[in-house]
Amino acid sequence: MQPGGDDSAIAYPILIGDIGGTHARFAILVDAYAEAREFPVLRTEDYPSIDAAIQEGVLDKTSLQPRSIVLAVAGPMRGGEIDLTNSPWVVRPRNLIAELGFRDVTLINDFEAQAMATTSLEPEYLEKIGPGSVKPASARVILGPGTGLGVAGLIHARHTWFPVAGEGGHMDIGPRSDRDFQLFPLYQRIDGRVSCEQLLCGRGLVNIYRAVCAHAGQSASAQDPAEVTAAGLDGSDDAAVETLQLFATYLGRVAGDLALVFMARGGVYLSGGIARIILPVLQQPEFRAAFEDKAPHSSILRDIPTFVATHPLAALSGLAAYARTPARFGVMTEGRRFSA
Ligand SMILES: Nc1ncnc2c1ncn2[C@@H]1O[C@H](COP(=O)(O)OP(=O)(O)OP(=O)(O)O)[C@@H](O)[C@H]1O
Repeated sequence: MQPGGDDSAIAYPILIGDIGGTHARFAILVDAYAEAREFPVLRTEDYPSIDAAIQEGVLDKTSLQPRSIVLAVAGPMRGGEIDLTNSPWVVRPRNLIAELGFRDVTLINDFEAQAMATTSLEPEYLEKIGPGSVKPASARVILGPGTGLGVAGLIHARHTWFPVAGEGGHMDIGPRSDRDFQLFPLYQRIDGRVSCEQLLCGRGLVNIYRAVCAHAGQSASAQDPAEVTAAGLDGSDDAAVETLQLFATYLGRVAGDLALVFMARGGVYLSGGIARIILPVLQQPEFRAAFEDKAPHSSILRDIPTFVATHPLAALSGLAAYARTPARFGVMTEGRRFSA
C-alpha cells in the first residue's frame, strides 16, 4: 500500500462513473479483460440525486450487479461527502453502500481521472495540434473547458503516474494584446477579477461573446454556449467567429502557462465537449501561437505537443485504467475509499 491510501485491488464488477456539472457518464468493468460496458450519457438535471441516476440510469438497465464503484466527481470532499460544484447533487458514499448495495466506494477528482486518461487513450482519440512530440515518462497537463474549467497535472516519478488536481481554473487571466485591453474591462468578473473560468467554459463563451458585441455596439443574438459555437463555426455571426478565436487564444495562453509550471514535456491535453466541438478553431494558428508566446521560453513550448482528446468518454478510460490497476497510479485514497 502507498502512503496515504489503500491501493489494494478493487473487486469486480466495478461501476465507474464520471460525474460532471452537466453530464454523468457510466460504464461497468465486468472483469480484468473485457471491454467496459458503457451506458447512455445522462443529464444531471434529469435526476434529483446521483443515487437516482445510478439506480434508474444503470442498475435498472442491467442484470450485472456491480460490487464496487469508482466515481470521478467535480467537487471537493467535505465531511465524507462531495457537494458537486456545478450541480445540486451530493455524493454520499455511505448511502451508496447502504441503499444501492455497493461493497467498496472510491471517490476521486474528475480531473485526476482526466489526467490518468492521457496514459490510456488510444492514439486515434488524440488529435494533435502543432509541432512537438511526447517525451515518455514526463509531466503532462490536462485542461477541460466544460461547465467549469478543470485543470490537472500528471507527474511521473518512481515508475508511477501521480495526478495533481487543484483549482487551476480559478487562476487569474490578464490582457496581452491591444484587443484584450479593449475587451477585458467588459468581461463579467467574479469578486472583481477575471479568472480563467470566467472565460474558458460554456458560460465563458457567452461572456466573451457579449463583450465583443457590446464593444461593437450591437445586440447579442446568440444566447447560450451552443448558439455561440454554432454561429462561430458556420461563420454566420462575426462576433461569434471572433469569440471562438479569442477563446482559442485564451485557452492557448493558459495551456502554455501550465506547461511551463509543470514543464510538461509529456504534452498538454484538452478534454471535454467544448474542445471537441471547436476543434477546427483550435487547429487554426491562434491557439498554438498563444501557447508558444512565452518569451524567453518559446523554444521550450514549441517542443511540447498539444492534443484534443476526442473520445467523448475520456475520463471513463482513465477511471478504468485506475480501477483495474490502482497501484500503477499515485492516487491518495485516504478518506476517499469506503467499504461496507
Ligand atoms: N455546442 C456547444 N458548444 C459550446 N458549449 C456547449 C455546447 N453544448 C453544450 N455546451 C456547454 O458545455 C458545458 C458542458 O460541458 P461538458 O459536456 O464537457 O460537461 P461536463 O463534463 O458536465 O462539465 P464539467 O465536467 O466541467 O462539469 C456547458 O456549459 C454547456 O452549456
